[in-house]
Amino acid sequence: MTEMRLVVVGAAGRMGRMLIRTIHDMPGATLCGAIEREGSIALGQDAGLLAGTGKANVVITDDPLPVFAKADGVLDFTSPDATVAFAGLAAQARIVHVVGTTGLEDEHLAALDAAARHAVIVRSGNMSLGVNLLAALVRRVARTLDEDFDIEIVEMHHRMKVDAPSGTALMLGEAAAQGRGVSLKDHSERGRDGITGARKPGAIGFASLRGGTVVGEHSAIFAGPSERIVLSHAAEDRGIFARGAVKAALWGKGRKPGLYSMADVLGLDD
Ligand SMILES: NC(=O)C1=CN([C@@H]2O[C@H](COP(=O)(O)OP(=O)(O)OC[C@H]3O[C@@H](n4cnc5c(N)ncnc54)[C@H](OP(=O)(O)O)[C@@H]3O)[C@@H](O)[C@H]2O)C=CC1
Ligand SMILES: O=C(O)C1=N[C@H](C(=O)O)C[C@H](O)C1
Repeated sequence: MTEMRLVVVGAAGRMGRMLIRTIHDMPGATLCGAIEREGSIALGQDAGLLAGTGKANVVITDDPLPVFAKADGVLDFTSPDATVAFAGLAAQARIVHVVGTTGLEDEHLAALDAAARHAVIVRSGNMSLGVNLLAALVRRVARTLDEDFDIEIVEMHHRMKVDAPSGTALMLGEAAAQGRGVSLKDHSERGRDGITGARKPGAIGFASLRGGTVVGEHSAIFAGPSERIVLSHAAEDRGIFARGAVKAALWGKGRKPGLYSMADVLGLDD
């Protein structure tokens, strides 16, 4: 069987380099392109040498269109505006677009919905098996417990992370809201500071910590009268996200256009 040809955008980033190493190590996929933004010092370098896998004969460029035209899929862990631009190009080229970028606002999500009419998009705030299982567990527990149990989502990430709450925290909050049969938008409590008043019944709270080199830690806390359930996940290596992303690309090849999630890829929807 021919290998799936993948492009990594944001190739010099933390996830970009990890994706290049993962494609190198995983069967079924091959690196055919690497993109960085205009002006990046990585332009012109060999992607494999940059990521530490040895020469890949793939030169990092800032011109995605000709690269996408020769690819089957693109792995995108960049920034919200860049992801929207890449979605347009991926749809034009009819290739699978795996989106790991977080911090997407409603306008970015609407643009991805539009692009998914023409191409397969797999998007998840967390591509790891463990976190997607955790989300299913959170949904399940939230379905059982009533508003006597306050739900709080706590996350910690490295000092370089630019968005909060994390994409994963929002995903877990969404799972909790689904379990409760409510909309997250109407129940979320973020950024508490000062005299906030007592907690609203039924609120889903978020707290974000930043520091050091923490890859990603998430807990969903169900705090009830005299007892507390805590469901947690700790990411120890970015390889878990990268392996999930390559798996998503392989899964998406040949599927009909649409917006899919990691739960679809992993068969976790209940
Ligand atoms: N869903 C998941 O499982 C995971 C999601 N993430 C998310 O992935 C994203 C990236 O994370 P991380 O790798 O740590 O961040 P980095 O900042 O290390 O990497 C992002 C890379 O994308 C580049 N980039 C930005 N805009 C463009 C553009 N227009 N064209 C080409 N390249 C561009 C950046 O370049 P420059 O530095 O010049 O801006 C940078 O090299 C974040 O949103 C993060 O939350 C991270 C881990 C797992
Ligand atoms: O920026 C990161 O590093 C991560 N981002 C994702 C998120 O926002 O949840 C996934 C993971 O936690 C690492």
